[in-house]
Amino acid sequence: MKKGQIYEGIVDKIEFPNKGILMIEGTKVMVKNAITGQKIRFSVSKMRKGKVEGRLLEVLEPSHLEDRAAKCPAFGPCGGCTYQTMSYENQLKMKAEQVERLLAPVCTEYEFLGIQGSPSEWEYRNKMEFSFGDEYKDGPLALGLHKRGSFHDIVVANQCKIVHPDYNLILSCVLTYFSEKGTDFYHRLSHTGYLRHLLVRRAAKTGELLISLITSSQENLDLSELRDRLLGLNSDGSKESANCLEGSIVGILHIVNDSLADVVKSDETNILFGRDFIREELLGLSFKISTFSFFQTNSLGAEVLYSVAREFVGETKDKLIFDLYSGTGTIAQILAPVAKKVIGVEIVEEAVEAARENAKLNGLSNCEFIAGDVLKVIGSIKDKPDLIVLDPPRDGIHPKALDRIIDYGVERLVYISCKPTSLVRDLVVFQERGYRVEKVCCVDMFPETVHVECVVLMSRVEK
Ligand SMILES: C[S@@+](CC[C@H](N)C(=O)[O-])C[C@H]1O[C@@H](n2cnc3c(N)ncnc32)[C@H](O)[C@@H]1O
Repeated sequence: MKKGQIYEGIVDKIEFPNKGILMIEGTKVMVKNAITGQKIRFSVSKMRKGKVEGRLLEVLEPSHLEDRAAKCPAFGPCGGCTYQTMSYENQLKMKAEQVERLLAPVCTEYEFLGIQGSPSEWEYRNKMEFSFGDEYKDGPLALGLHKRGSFHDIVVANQCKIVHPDYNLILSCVLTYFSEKGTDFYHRLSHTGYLRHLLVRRAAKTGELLISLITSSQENLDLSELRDRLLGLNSDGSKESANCLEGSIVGILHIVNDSLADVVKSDETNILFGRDFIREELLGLSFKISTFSFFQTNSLGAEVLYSVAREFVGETKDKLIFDLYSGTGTIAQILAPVAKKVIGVEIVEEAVEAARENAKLNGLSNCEFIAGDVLKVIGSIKDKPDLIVLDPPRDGIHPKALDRIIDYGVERLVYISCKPTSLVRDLVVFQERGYRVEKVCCVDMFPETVHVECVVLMSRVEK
């Protein structure tokens, strides 16, 4: 095989997250975004240390798993969804198999509880971050998601199906407004221009909408007309519903961000209307969510995830629980009513403040939240936990933090993971140091995409 050569073949399987695997002339080849059973044409793009990667050129024949048409007109070019042509049943089966295959070499004799689906397959996201740009070089202003595999090109996402239609009305309103005004977007290479991102949060339970326009400081535009146009989308009960929001806008923010990196952050926030947070409800508790605080992106899915975690945690009466990587303290607050005390540790100060405020709103006095790096903080907590819940970011747990967590020697640990490859790496260490994997349950929080969450119950076997 040589770089640049073109081959055809049938995809054998998909390895997490989106690696289509084929055997070509006895060599294993990985082609991203190819689906099991598809006949594809690809070009060899990388050959290193015996590993061969290919770039998908064309799907010659669809897979038997692709049993329906994609719902979104932007499916394919848009980098958001990968599996819209597979029925949800097939997606769930595939994700469960991927996790089982990853676990097989490292865990034996555990109970695999399969996968629980998202209660809503579509319109499930409570947050979406859209980027300004153009669909092709020097094309008209676009607002949407990055084109698959592209740093620059944007696909207009005004018919996105994994968000509520309210997002699409808001996106179209903002895009039309700035197109009419001829406002330029922020060019990521030259660092010139104004429009950067549009961040929309919509609470599934309350329908509250928070809209944040993120720009550079390179222009000083009066945004009151845009604000009024957006507020005009709020239903007053007299208009045609197709052009009105179902939820209601509770806040419109203008955030200035001059960071050179392509990240959404704030150097300065101006409230153009209302307040700077929405309220969401999960499992009977109420949560205040601001623009930047971490909150599970699928609210109804989060209820499933937390219910599985709560079941795995088991008996908590008179127990001190550590909720490590606690975000806005959702897990801590769900466990607190049935525990002696819960201590959450989270690195983002703003999230910790939100967690404290949310606990107060929910009338919980036995939750404590500590701001800091788990690695540094846990050694300084005087109390010893009876149980630990872990929900680290995608990279998993820092090896030194992992050692300290294991040193507590708690009887039971529940590990929630948003990236099974990191989970598997950490499980090896837990098992080497005296823990046994009892149960694993997957939860699909992101239908149509490559992601899958896992909840793992471990118990201590060596004292
Ligand atoms: C997957 S989220 C989980 C949040 C929360 N458990 C929830 O369900 O909403 C991971 C969290 O870990 C936090 N985090 C990342 N690195 C950390 C560290 N070294 N120490 C403490 N928290 C960290 C992130 O800010 C994020 O809020």
